Amino acid sequence: MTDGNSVRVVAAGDHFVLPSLITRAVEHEVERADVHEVRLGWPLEPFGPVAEVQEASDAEDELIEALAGAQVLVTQMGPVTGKVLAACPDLRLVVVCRGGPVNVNLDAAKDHDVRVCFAPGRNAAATAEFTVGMMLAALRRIPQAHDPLARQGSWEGATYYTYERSGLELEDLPVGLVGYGAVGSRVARVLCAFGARVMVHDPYVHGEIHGLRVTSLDDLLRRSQVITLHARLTPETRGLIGARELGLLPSGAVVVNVARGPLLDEGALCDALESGRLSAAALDTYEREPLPAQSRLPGLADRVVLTPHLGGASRAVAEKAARIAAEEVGRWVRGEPLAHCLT
Ligand SMILES: NC(=O)c1ccc[n+]([C@@H]2O[C@H](COP(=O)([O-])OP(=O)(O)OC[C@H]3O[C@@H](n4cnc5c(N)ncnc54)[C@H](O)[C@@H]3O)[C@@H](O)[C@H]2O)c1
Ligand SMILES: O=C(O)[C@H](O)COP(=O)(O)O
Repeated sequence: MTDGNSVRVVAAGDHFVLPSLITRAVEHEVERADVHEVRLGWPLEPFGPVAEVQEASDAEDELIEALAGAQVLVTQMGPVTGKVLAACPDLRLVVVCRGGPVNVNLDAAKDHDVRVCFAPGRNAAATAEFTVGMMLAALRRIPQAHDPLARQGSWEGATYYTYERSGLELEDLPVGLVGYGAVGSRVARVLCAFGARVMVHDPYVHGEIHGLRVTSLDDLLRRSQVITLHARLTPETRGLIGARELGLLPSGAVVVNVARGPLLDEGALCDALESGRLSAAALDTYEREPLPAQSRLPGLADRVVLTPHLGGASRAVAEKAARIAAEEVGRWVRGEPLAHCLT
């Protein structure tokens, strides 16, 4: 909470959650009409605190310079290091426009009595929509059909208009979701609308959810023609889907991973695609990012749909992130409990 009538905020630069979005959202939130008492008479002047927002680069030295005298930093990707925290004694609140404040040195923040907040849930809808798009692309081989026509004008309809090469439809297809959190539950809803037979494995979700079958991982793998991964990456889930698990899938199954690369053993996946045991994979996330030059995946272009970790990127996500961050700044300014705070 600020003592004076104005709070100095630095909106640190990023190409996605633009500083200008943060500035607008913070000004709007801090100077909210319902927070202000308005003096009678003319001109109307805000009575409550005013946000002075400065946009800055998130390069360490420039950030330190911009933070001189500032109480609040809103940032997305830039590292908030021990050096930054030590050099900015006025700083009291850092809000990270991400699912977790992974770019903040939390120990240093605690040492310097700085609260650290983040913005969960901002990209669940974007990621769920993207997942379903990837699934449809893999099931109907859309990129493989698109490439020759769009790049060379080559009409290869006959290639895919055969029984063997034609794709699968979601209606009536058994689809297994590994993880039923913010993204997984949204994917389930959309798949149900397509008429897919959706099953869920999530050890932290029990009983029946929305009429869906909740089952063990092995049972889900044996029954699913498509699996889609939506667990968080934790020590428990690292390598969750390896050669043994892929071997439980029915022949010709499809694997979708728009969650985190290390959930899945990429080598085992490539083996299964090369042998023809799996018919396709749609991946947005990888064991190593960017994809290393020696990766086998691009060599499997006929069977894979690959995107460079884009699932959580939509314009609405950037706008929601700025809004969630600004709401946290507003709570702090008003001395209310913070909603998503780790320190
Ligand atoms: N590709 C992208 O750009 C992108 C964007 C957003 C999120 N993600 C990733 O998508 C995943 C889901 O995100 P979310 O926001 O839904 O997370 P979330 O925390 O809301 O949900 C994760 C779910 O995984 C479950 N889980 C934990 N251990 C499990 C296990 N052993 N087996 C199965 N389920 C398990 C949890 O109970 C929880 O319900 C995360 O890995 C996240 O990092 C990727
Ligand atoms: O993959 C994701 O979760 C997002 O694209 C970015 O991750 P973040 O929530 O850690 O910013």
